[in-house]
Amino acid sequence: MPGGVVDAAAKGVRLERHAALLRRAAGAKQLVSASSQLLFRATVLATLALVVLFAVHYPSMLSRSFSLSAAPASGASSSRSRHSHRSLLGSRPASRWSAAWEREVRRSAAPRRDGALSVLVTGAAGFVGAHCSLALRARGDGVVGLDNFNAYYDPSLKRARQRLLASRGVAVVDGDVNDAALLERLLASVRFTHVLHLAAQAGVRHAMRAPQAYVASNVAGLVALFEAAARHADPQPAVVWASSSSVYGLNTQAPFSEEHRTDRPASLYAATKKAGEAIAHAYNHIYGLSITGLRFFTVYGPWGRPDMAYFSFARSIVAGEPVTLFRAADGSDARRDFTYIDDVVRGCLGALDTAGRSTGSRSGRKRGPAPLRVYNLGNTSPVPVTRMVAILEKLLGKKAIKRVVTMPANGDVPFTHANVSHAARDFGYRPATSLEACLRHFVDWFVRYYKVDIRGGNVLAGKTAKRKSMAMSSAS
Ligand SMILES: O=C(O)[C@H]1O[C@H](OP(=O)(O)OP(=O)(O)OC[C@H]2O[C@@H](n3ccc(=O)[nH]c3=O)[C@H](O)[C@@H]2O)[C@H](O)[C@@H](O)[C@@H]1O
Repeated sequence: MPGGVVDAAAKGVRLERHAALLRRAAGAKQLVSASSQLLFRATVLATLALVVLFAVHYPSMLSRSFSLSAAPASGASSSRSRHSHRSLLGSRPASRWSAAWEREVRRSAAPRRDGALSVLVTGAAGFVGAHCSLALRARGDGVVGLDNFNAYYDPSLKRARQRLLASRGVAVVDGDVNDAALLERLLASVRFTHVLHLAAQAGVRHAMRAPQAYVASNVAGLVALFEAAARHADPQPAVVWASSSSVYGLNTQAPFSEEHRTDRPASLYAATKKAGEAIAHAYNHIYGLSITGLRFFTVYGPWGRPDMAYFSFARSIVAGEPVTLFRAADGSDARRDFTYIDDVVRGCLGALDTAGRSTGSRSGRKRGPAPLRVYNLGNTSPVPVTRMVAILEKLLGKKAIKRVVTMPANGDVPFTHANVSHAARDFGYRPATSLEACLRHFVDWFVRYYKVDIRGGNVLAGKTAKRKSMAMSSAS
């Protein structure tokens, strides 16, 4: 064969071999791709099967990671949330509350001695709520707190109170009293003997700026609480709740007695508290709920409310800012029956201890009349607001810059003065404190908490004090 022909034939054979090789490689590639697709599908199916199995066996773990949070607060959003927490199968609703949440609530509610109470304290991260929770816990009662941590005043102070309570073993659930599902759940989880209902929209003058907040908390919230206690708890707890000295409104008889008129409130705040007392009457009458209303008189002390005058004045004095003093229309100084927190705590615990039983049942039938009570918790010795400022000046070692104005028509009343004989008779309430001695306790706490440095009569506000005090509400 001529050389060129031989070369061409050899080339043809090589090309054919190469083509065959390429065909084999393509076949193998197809095989690999088909099997990897199969593997991928099998993995997806297996994962789905695992998720379904997990959802069936551990629905609560899918609903919420552990926290005592019970948000959302409103009824509408809470029912939305309940639906969104169904298990993946959709065959049974998953709980909004995990098993760990429930365990923590039960642990906190457990009494530590025979005959002790188990108390749900609403507004537990508030001023009076935090103090009462600590006192109940200290004597061995079980306590669960509930608070919505709203921003009416610096929520970081409420969080600090919550940390203090946690350090003493009291859990505070993050939630709102208007969240009916949450209240029902709490009352289903624990057989509370008592509810101390202190959650409210406080502040007399602020009511002109945010009227609806007062209706939502002090009227709707109170109804939600009474509904839950009367119709969703078995047995029904006794309820002790915070009314206010402001219900005396334009009453001029002094000292204020529970028998005096309370049908002339001077502010919307007072009107919502008065409405609460009427609502309490209805729930006691229909459902046999034991209800005690406590009319607090301008409560002050450590861990207090930054919107109240004694607290905001201390802040202003430290910051070198003016304080505005309201003078009654007749030219006299406004006076308040300032009541120290320890006395109020003793009054609250006395009211809980003597509340008597509710007589109703979940079915709505009552077995007889239940106690319905109302008490003043005041100090019985009114002090001019100007005197309160003078005491603060002395304790802080710095003069206030005073601006005196005639009391604006904003719901304020010129004086309060409590007659506490009913509370003394029924649970031995005897306030025994002077404003001078006890404002000292407040100032001691205030300078520590805000790191205010008082030296040689001078007030040196440190960085922390400035930052924190700027965050305080100026609602007064
Ligand atoms: O006892 C009560 O029923 C009420 O006590 C306080 O209300 P109030 O007595 O008005 O307490 P502050 O806001 O601390 O005012 C105390 C006094 O300081 C006066 N004041 C307040 C603010 C201000 O800038 N200047 C001023 O002179 C007021 O007129 C009042 O006489 C609480 O804020 C209410 O939540 C509570 O229900």
